[in-house]
Amino acid sequence: MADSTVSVAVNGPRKTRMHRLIEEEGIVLMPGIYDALSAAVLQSLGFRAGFVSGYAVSASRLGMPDIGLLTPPEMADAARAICAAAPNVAFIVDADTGGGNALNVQRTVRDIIGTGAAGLFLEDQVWPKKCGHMQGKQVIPAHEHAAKIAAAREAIGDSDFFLIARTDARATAGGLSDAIARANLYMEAGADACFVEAPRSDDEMREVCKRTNGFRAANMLEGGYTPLHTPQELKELGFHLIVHSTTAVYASARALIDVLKVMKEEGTSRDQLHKLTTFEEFNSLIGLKKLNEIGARYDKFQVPSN
Ligand SMILES: C[C@](O)(C(=O)O)[C@H](CC(=O)O)C(=O)O
Ligand SMILES: [Mg+2]
Repeated sequence: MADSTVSVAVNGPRKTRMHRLIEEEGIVLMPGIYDALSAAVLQSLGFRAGFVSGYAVSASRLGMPDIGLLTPPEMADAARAICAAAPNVAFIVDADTGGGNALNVQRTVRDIIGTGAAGLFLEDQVWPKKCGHMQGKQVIPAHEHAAKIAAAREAIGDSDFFLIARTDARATAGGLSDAIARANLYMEAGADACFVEAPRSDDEMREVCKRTNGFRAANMLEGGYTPLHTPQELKELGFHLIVHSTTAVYASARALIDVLKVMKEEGTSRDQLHKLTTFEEFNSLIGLKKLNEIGARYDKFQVPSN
């Protein structure tokens, strides 16, 4: 039977930024964000970690659903802007399937390490993948994904970077027990944590925690298969990382729809100012004051005379 306690020993004494966050916080809450602005909001509110969601980046960058249309270089580009906008936040990037075989995975991993991110998710779906909570998912053979995890681990080398292996097998014929067996296989292949996507009840979540090794991630998708829980409840169940992948992008869409709908009807924003950030608040969010101070240093710059 699998050891249900936290076991970093599975992967040797490696300790990354994410390992330290888990140690300090017990469970790490990672809201999903999708661009530099949403990352800046996250940082301004004091979040220490965040998730660069494939679902949300596909929606915000392409205006398209999470069905395998977003490419790895587009994701790395989004991640680079996000990490630059919120350097105090440790970001886990959704690398989907890694773009192909072991060699593609290694290239993707190196690219994402180069963005300044703290780790990534790598999943075992057949490409083109689908959002974990959509119908019709398929998975590649377990040993093939284990090879991709091993390839990712090798590409990480000594980098301060955390590898989360995701399995989507719960939705396929093998069901929960195949998903659990895969999670453990991927941990043996070198993952730092596992993520069994879309368990359908508290009992299934308990089963995942009881029977998988190492650190575990949970995804709280509003309107998805998995029951929504607080960090404390998820911690008690046995999870260590929480992804809230769609909350921010759904909140943004709601706000935009509500405000612009009224604007379409009334032709002005005059009566909706309470729904907007103020000019000052927004400029401060994206660092205007600090940038002006830096700029002013160079306005007064004089070449020292000898
Ligand atoms: C976590 C996820 O991979 C993401 O892209 O954010 C998605 C989002 C979601 O549907 O919650 C997924 O679960 O596939
Ligand atoms: Mg995704």
